[in-house]
Amino acid sequence: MKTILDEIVAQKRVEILEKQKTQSIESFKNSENFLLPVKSAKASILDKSKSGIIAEFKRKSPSKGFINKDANVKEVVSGYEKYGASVISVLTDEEFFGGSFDDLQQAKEVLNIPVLRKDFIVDEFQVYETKAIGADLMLLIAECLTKDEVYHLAKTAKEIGLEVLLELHSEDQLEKVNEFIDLIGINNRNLKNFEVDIEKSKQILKQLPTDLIKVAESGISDPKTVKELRQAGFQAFLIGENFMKAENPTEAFEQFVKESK
Ligand SMILES: O=C(O)c1ccccc1NCC(=O)[C@H](O)[C@H](O)COP(=O)(O)O
Repeated sequence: MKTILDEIVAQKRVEILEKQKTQSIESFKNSENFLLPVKSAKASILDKSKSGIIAEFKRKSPSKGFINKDANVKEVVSGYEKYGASVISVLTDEEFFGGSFDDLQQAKEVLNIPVLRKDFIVDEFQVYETKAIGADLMLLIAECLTKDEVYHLAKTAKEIGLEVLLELHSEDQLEKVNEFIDLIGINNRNLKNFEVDIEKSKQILKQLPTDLIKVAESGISDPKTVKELRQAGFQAFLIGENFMKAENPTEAFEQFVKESK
C-alpha cells in the first residue's frame, strides 16, 4: 500500500523535472546566497542559553489539514527566536504543507538563529537549491532514501557548507547514518496511520551514535515530555503544530519554554 511519503516523493520528482526546465545546479551556484556562510544548528542547540527547541513554521499538514493557513511568518518566527528557539524549521513544500521558499526567505530576513529547510529531498538538485534559497541546514528522511542516496546527498550538502539532519523512523534505518550527518532525529509519527508514539524516541535513542546531536521529532505537546526526553538524552525537540495551532503561537511558545525548563 502506498504511504503519504510515497505520494509526496512522487510529487517532488514531478516538481524537480518541471524546475529543471528553467533552473540548473549551475544557476544555484551563481546565486547570491551560495557563498554566504551558514549558521551552525549544532552550535545553536548546544548553546545552553537557548531552549533546544527547533520551532517549526507549519501552515498545514497531511495529518491535520489546515493548522494556521494565514500566519505571518516574520511575526511568528521572530517571536520564537525572542523566547529561546535554537533553530527555526520552515516547511517549503507547497502542495502538502502550504509552505514556500518565500516563507523561508522571509524568516531568514528577520532571524539570527539557523533556519532548517523542511522538505522532502530526494535529488542533488534540491541540495543546491537549499543553499541558494538561504537555508542553513536541510532534512533528509531515511524512510524515502537508500543508504547510498543518503550518503551522496549528505556528502553534497557538506561540500557546499550545509548541515544535515537525518530523520529516522525505525531502528533498521540506523545503518544509513554516515560521517556527513550532523544531527539525527527520531520521528515519533507513524507515516502509515499518523499515530504518534513518544516512546519510540526513547527506544531508539540508546542505539544512536554518541557524537551526534539527538532530536526528538513530532507530536510533542506537553512541556513535561521535553523534560523527560531531555533527561533521557535528547538535546533538541522539533515542535510545529503545538505552537502553530495556538491563537498566538509566540505566547504559546514562551509559556511552553518556561514550563519545559
Ligand atoms: O505532519 C505531518 O502530518 C506529516 C505527514 C507526512 C510526512 C511528514 C509530516 N510531518 C513532518 C514533520 O516532520 C513534522 O512537521 C515535525 O516533526 C513537527 O511535528 P509536529 O510537532 O507534530 O507538528
